[in-house]
Amino acid sequence: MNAETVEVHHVAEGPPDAPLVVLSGSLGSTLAMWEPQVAALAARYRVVRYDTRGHGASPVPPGPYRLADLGGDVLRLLDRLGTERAHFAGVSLGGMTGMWLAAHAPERIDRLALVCTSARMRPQDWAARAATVRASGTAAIAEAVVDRWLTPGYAEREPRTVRWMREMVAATPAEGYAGCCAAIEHMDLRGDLPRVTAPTLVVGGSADPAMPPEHARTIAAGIPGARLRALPGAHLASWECAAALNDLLLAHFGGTALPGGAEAGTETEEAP
Ligand SMILES: O=C(O)CC1=CCC(=O)O1
Repeated sequence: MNAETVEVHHVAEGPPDAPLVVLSGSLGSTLAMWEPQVAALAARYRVVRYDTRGHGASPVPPGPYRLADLGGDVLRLLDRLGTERAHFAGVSLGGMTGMWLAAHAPERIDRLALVCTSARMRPQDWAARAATVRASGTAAIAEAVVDRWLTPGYAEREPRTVRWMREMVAATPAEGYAGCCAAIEHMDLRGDLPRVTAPTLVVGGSADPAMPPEHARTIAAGIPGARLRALPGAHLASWECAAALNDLLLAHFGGTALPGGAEAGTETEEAP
């Protein structure tokens, strides 16, 4: 175990002896971003969601962080839970953590779901975002971040959700946020993808301005046998298209055919 790992804050719901599903969130979010998934998943699984280091109620060690740190925190969480293996779903930064885990600790990951995420992003963007946050705080970027999370129509219909999400981003410690920006800056998971043996579902948001659909296609093309789906949402398709994502996750973790009968590598659009 890496001595640099931290004990992340987590919440566990669902039957204690059911198979475990770990949920890992996006940059700037807390475990509350998984609210739309919990009831559906906890009917069949022990659902463990956690705050990424530097976020929510988890420790905020000095940055920069690396994906290995974020992945190590999850391995420590699994150890604390006394669990050898778990299913894992991650949105965005959470998906990056999931790819790292599946490639570097394959014996710990059962089935993997990667939502609105990327194997490689433009490093200079993340160095710049970390600098902004260190200079001006997370409140300075909260509005722009949430503009990418939701489609404009949904945001217009749900102003309270928009306000709550902005507050969540703005409440994220600058050091924690910037530390995670560095993990993305230095990330290149493309070479790891062929080593992933966990059955994998890749879900992109067809209106995701942060990680447009080609990011999902690259991941699905790199992971042997991965199944690819698109949802008509922006970066937080897990929120806006929750019912469709929940159906996909339940089918994937249950090892059954995906709704709509997609084959490996097939991309079909789900209803929101
Ligand atoms: O904040 C963004 O622009 C999108 C994003 C990248 C990693 C993550 O978790 O969210």
